[in-house]
Amino acid sequence: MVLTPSAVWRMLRPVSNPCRLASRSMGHVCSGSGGDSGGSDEDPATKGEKGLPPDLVKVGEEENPNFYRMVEYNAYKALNILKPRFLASMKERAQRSGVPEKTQKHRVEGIMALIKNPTCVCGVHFPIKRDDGTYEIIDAFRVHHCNHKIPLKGGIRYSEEVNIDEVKALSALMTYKCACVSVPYGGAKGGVRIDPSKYSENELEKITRRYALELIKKNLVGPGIDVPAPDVNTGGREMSWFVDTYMKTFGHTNINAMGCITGKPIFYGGIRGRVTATGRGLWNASQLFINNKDYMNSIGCEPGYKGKTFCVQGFGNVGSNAARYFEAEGGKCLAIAERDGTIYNPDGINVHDFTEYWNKNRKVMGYGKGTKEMKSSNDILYIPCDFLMPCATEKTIRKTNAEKINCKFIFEGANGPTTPAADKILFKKGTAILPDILGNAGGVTVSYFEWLKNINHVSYGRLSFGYDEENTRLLLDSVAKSLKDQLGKDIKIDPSPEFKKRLYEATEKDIVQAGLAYTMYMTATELIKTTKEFGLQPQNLRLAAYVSSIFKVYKALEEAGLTIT
Ligand SMILES: NC(=O)C1=CN([C@@H]2O[C@H](COP(=O)(O)OP(=O)(O)OC[C@H]3O[C@@H](n4cnc5c(N)ncnc54)[C@H](O)[C@@H]3O)[C@@H](O)[C@H]2O)C=CC1
Ligand SMILES: O=C(O)CCC(=O)C(=O)O
Repeated sequence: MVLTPSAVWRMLRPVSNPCRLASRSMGHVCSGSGGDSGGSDEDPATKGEKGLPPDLVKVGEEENPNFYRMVEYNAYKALNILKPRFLASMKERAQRSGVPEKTQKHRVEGIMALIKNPTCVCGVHFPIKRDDGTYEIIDAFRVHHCNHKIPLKGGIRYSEEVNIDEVKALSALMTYKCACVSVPYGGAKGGVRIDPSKYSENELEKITRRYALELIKKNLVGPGIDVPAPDVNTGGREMSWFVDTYMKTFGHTNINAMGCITGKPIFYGGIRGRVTATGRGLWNASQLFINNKDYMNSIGCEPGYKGKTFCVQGFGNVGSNAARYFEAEGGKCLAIAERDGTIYNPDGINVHDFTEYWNKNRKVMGYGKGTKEMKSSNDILYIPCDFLMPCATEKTIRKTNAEKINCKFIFEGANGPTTPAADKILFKKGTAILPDILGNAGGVTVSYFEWLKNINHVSYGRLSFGYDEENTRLLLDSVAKSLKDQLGKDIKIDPSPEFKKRLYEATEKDIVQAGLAYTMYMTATELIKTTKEFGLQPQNLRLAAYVSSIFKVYKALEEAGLTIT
């Protein structure tokens, strides 16, 4: 039977204490003996900082920290919190295996050091011939962060701001994100340093195909090696060029070649529901918190979306879809920010109507309809609202603007939008933050479904829809017969219109969206459980997410071993 997100949600909604759901977990919830389970006298705002190397402590104070170090700071805080547990588990192993405790300690530290650095950093520089006959050298990167699981996974970004540090940081975020939502991949990321608006379609195709070839030559991509996907300024078109290049070269004998990249168009190996997956996933994850009275009260908020106001920074793939879903739930969009500025209307902006304007004009300025215009994209951060959704780029919320942010809950659609210093300020103000590694994990979750579809060579529901339909009919007949046997009269069992729709009209998209909703709800539930288990404040979801992710990455490495010899 196909479960739609609303069905999953109905299953989950009556549970007032979501922790109870966590007994049914998708991954390994941190548990075990030993270690700090909270109750220490550490300042909750800096929990996990004690014992960090001084240079990382500094990262926690900086206005504009190095992006990679920023991710490392978050990961190391979680490692610090988990270290006593890891040592206790090693001690148990030592007792079983007879390996001395000192060696076990080295092993814990070895694993921690391994998580710290990317396993492979690749920069390529290649020429393309532009339409006007001139030549240009393009800089591009691919980073493999942690290969505790294969393949590795992460999008490809086209932007003038791309640099190796950014790609490294984004690859590390992918490791933690995949672990957070229990998607069995290591983390990777790619970037090409171009402003795509300055190139023709023909030039972009050349760049994409050549970038693909450079990675293929080095054996850095493939369905079982590393599987890229869309990110900023890339989408189905670029994914098609990439997979086509793979299939016509190295992958021409590989039956699974289609699985070398995800985010492909539907008619070229893609999956229904990937385009909207990241924004939809952000909304799915938000539901568990926003509809939970206990949680919302704990951050000084009433539950529910109806009448709540929200603001969105970045109206691309993630932001536009997230805004649409929040509005459909009854939320009121107060403001939208893009590169050219911010528009604001206290009476609300109709997201559907704005989308039509945006699709034609690619700017917020000039939309009119009673909106007030503000020059800077960051002006949106100061508008009082219930929910703020940074969905543009990294480090938009910083030490200098965090104090002026006036919202209850931040939902991170972008990767790395909040610096550690800003995090601490917001924590002290009691603002909850749904962190990127859960908030935008809907994209990689549905990419995972696409990859599974590709390597299984069958679409979701193809084998089961007919069978499920037949089973359900038999079940209804059987219920009718039992009733007749017992009551002695015919009772017509009439499926409700909703049930009939599910039975006869289910599509691949229904399965994908139900799988996405399930993943996000289960992970959100796991994080609430983690906050309680480690004595974290309810709003400290980032630390909970890192603790939960790093526990899983660590456990995989611990089981597998670290070195070949
Ligand atoms: N596309 C996906 O499936 C996923 C994307 N993400 C992250 O979400 C963020 C957005 O990605 P997409 O929506 O895919 O990219 P996109 O290219 O579709 O949209 C990004 C939008 O943000 C705008 N923007 C850029 N800088 C801005 C600024 N300073 N202020 C306001 N607007 C600005 C751009 O003009 C563009 O409209 C990125 O951080 C990306 O890494 C994360 C997970 C998956
Ligand atoms: O869909 C994917 O595989 C990765 C998307 C991505 O780049 C991200 O989550 O940041």
